[in-house]
Amino acid sequence: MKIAVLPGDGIGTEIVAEAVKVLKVLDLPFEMEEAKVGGAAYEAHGHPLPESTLALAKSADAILFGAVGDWKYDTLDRPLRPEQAILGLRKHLGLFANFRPALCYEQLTHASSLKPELVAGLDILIIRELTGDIYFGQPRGRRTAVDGHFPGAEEAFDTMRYSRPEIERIAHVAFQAARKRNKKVTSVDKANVLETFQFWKDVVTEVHKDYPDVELEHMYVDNAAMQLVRAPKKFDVVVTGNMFGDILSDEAAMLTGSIGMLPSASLNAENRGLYEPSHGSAPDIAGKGIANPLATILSAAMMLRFSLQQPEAADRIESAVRAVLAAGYRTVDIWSEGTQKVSTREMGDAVVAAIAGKTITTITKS
Ligand SMILES: NC(=O)c1ccc[n+]([C@@H]2O[C@H](COP(=O)([O-])OP(=O)(O)OC[C@H]3O[C@@H](n4cnc5c(N)ncnc54)[C@H](O)[C@@H]3O)[C@@H](O)[C@H]2O)c1
Ligand SMILES: CC(C)[C@H](C(=O)O)[C@@H](O)C(=O)O
Ligand SMILES: [Mg+2]
Repeated sequence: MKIAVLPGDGIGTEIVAEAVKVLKVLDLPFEMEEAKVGGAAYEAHGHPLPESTLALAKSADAILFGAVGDWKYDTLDRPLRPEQAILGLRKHLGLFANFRPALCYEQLTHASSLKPELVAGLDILIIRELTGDIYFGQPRGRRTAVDGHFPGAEEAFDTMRYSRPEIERIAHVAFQAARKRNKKVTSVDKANVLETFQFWKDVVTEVHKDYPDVELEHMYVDNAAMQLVRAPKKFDVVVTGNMFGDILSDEAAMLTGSIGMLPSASLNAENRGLYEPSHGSAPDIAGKGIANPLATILSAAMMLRFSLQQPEAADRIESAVRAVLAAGYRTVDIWSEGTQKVSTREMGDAVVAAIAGKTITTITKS
């Protein structure tokens, strides 16, 4: 079994180093091979997703990914920008189903920007379609407008589109996931305005006929954004398109206490997957050693469960994360009065120690 390790840019290298440390202490029979991706690969090879990195990703049983991007690449031609690496991996590997579980750990109810009672016990699953929508629709580009409000003006355009099979397969994923949870799916759309999302709503409704035991509700994306901060615990599984899912999952991250707590799994039809935190390369804190590595460590746990058939090892990681939080360890993004501020590396070390069965010093004030 082989894991491709792609740390990427910014805090990507710092947080992936901690997840790798955690995987190593589990002493499982797989090898890890690292490659450059994003801005780091552009610097070394002139391309954000070099052939060699793509080949490694394709040959591996699973991919552990950090994050890509930095402001300094924002003026490059689009195909050379770091973000094209993650988009390219998703597309080349057919990773259409993105699972972003938003779980509020008991110890972090006070780290959320919402009132504790709104997020205590929160456990929702956002399922984001990941290879379609306006992200990948063609045509796109710049041109001179021939109509619209300003004919003759320079304009830019993208294409939002979804085909029936693309919607059907993500709807099946959502209903099947809901069957293993609280049997409720909220399909988020903008059917009141966009034809793409009227079609989305129609197809999801048709697929639902195969799952009479699962409740389906439809919700417009603007309302969903509001309901997520009004009463987040009313959701179970949320299924939506690529762009709405991107935005709503960052919003949901704050329900868990921090964007640094939200892991993700991106799977293809064969259950092969790429595992990464939902956040980005955080150039504002990169190199400071303060990033929260838990979203990446929890993504590694998802990798063990979904792609590497090691559910017990995944459980061990998740229990260790609970143990270090219970013991009061906090990176700065989740710190609150009475807990101990630790660095990225100290947080990783604490998870490793908890897995190894060493006693974690409790540093929470009583
Ligand atoms: N999948 C990916 O690789 C991915 C995802 C999102 C953004 N990006 C890229 O990352 C770059 C920065 O984008 P952004 O600033 O909009 O989003 P971001 O997610 O990188 O950061 C947003 C904010 O959250 C904080 N943050 C993020 N992760 C954190 C962590 N683990 N611990 C503590 N704080 C954390 C950052 O410091 C920042 O203030 C851009 O180039 C963007 O394109 C990449
Ligand atoms: C970096 C970017 C392409 C990416 C996305 O929009 O999908 C990111 O925001 C994410 O959520 O993984
Ligand atoms: Mg995003």
